[in-house]
Amino acid sequence: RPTPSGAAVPGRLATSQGANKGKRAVAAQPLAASVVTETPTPTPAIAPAAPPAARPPVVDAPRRRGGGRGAGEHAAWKSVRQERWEGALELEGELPLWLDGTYLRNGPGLWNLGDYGFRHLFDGYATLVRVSFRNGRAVGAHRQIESEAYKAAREHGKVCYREFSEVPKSDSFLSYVGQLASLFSGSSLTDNSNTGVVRLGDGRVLCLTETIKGSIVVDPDTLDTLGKFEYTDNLGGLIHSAHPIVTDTEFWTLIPDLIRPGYSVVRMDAGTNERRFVGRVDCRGGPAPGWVHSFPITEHYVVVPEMPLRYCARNLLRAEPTPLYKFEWHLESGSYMHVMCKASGKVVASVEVPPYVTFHFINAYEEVDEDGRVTAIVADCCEHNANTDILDKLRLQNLRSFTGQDVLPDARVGRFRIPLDGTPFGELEPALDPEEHGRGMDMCSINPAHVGKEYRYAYACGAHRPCNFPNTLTKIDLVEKTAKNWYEEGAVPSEPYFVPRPGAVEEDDGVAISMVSARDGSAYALVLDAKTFQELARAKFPYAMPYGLHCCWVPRNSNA
Ligand SMILES: CC(=O)/C=C/C=C(C)/C=C/C1=C(C)CCCC1(C)C
Ligand SMILES: CC(/C=C/C=O)=C\C=C\C=O
Ligand SMILES: [Fe+2]
Repeated sequence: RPTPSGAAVPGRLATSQGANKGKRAVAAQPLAASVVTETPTPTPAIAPAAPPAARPPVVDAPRRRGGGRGAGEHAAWKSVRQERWEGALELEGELPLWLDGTYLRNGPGLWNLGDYGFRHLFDGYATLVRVSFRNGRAVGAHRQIESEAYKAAREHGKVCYREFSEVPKSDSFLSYVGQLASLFSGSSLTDNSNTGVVRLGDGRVLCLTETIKGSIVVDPDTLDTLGKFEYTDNLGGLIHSAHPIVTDTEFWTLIPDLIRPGYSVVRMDAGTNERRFVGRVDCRGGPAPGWVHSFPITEHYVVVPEMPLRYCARNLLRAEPTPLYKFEWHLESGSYMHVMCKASGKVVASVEVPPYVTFHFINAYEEVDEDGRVTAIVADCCEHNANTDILDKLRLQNLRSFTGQDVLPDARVGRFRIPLDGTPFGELEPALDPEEHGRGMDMCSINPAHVGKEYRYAYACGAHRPCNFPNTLTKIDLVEKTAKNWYEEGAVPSEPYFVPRPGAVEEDDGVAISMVSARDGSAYALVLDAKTFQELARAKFPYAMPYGLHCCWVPRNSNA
């Protein structure tokens, strides 16, 4: 296979010229006193509850099942070694002086209870990572989110709530019946908010997962869990999209209806806790709504995807996971894209599209004709070629057993075109040749000023093959249809999160920040110049950091 232009090549910087030029090692500043210091004494992954002051740091012990911190396994898939830490980070390279604020990254960083290992990447208890930048220096921290699910697991040493694939083991038939009853009320569902972290327009920082009860407010400075985000409306629902669209003034999300297949589109004003019903989309296929991990919006419309990977109420009730966990593949049900007018709540288009599988929409925008009339919606996503295998590839056993085989399924930037003229079909095509990014594509970000609007650049994780997981960072140019790639051998980078330079005019004027779990067991926050995609600096944690998912940026004094 020919090497695509701009494709990743081994070495620290794939497309670098004079990559190390200007790099200075700022090792001088010793690590500041940790909030919780490390201990050499191994304790179980989750120790029984102790008074907060006396609680020992959490360290993994070898386990009977599920793999773990054993030699040979990549640090990205090992549980975080203690509950919390804070300290100055050793710097290599130069941070832009304008970079003034806090990068937060959420993710499932703890996959063990004592020697019991979880099954799936998405099961882990939430670990929040912080890197605060100021005056060219960086301070790092991480801390477990104190969800009810995490606290109960720590107290009882076992899974007590229904996670993505793990369910509490019932001791008796009666307790199983009790669990089923509690499932309908939602009380047995997890609140382990291990997926996203968003800064609301009013400054509150929220960690999220797919269960509504897993909306948890955190302090971005201390990483303290401040409590549940209580929705004060009576819209109900047990699950929602893991990725609301958040702007300075609003919060949009989707609430799937598993009983009468469809979705409620809801909106919440910044500064309130009250979601308001905007409209409903009825599913066109069955038997249940398609999984809506995310969705996009445009300036005037909300795009509601209905993919053949659908929620499955029966699988929710099962004690053991099915191959597709809480979901089912219904190719026969068709695949659709719906468009709702934000102002009226009316569905203005509902088209059938080719089958697709996506976790993450990248963005959407309105296509207008020369008279300024909106003729179509363009919506881009990280699309897994309508193949659900990716869910299985994210089982920890698969992630931990890379043998050099190229087993990561192909993915692409899937571009939907949804006509608004009543045509019953929409299009789905790759937005660029997937070889540009090694046929890996997920965990994306864009310049937030372009959300819902025309845009040119997306940042994501791509692939340098052979691999079993996305292992590059890629900057996609949707106009030139090219990609610039960053690759370092053995590194597992998380979502490259775009942070704009204050006052920037150009779309790619800023940096992309990614937390990287390196092969040697170290971890660092990598700061790339978003324009050139060259490394500016890396801020090194003094210990390994597991893989994590989504991020947000809290500018300094943003609440002042
Ligand atoms: C991390 C990620 O991308 C997805 C996480 C998804 C989760 C935690 C889903 C959890 C669920 C339950 C605990 C029960 C209800 C169904 C479902 C939304 C899959
Ligand atoms: C990490 C991931 C997919 C990688 C595949 O290429 C998906 C994560 C989804 C949750 O946020
Ligand atoms: Fe996600």
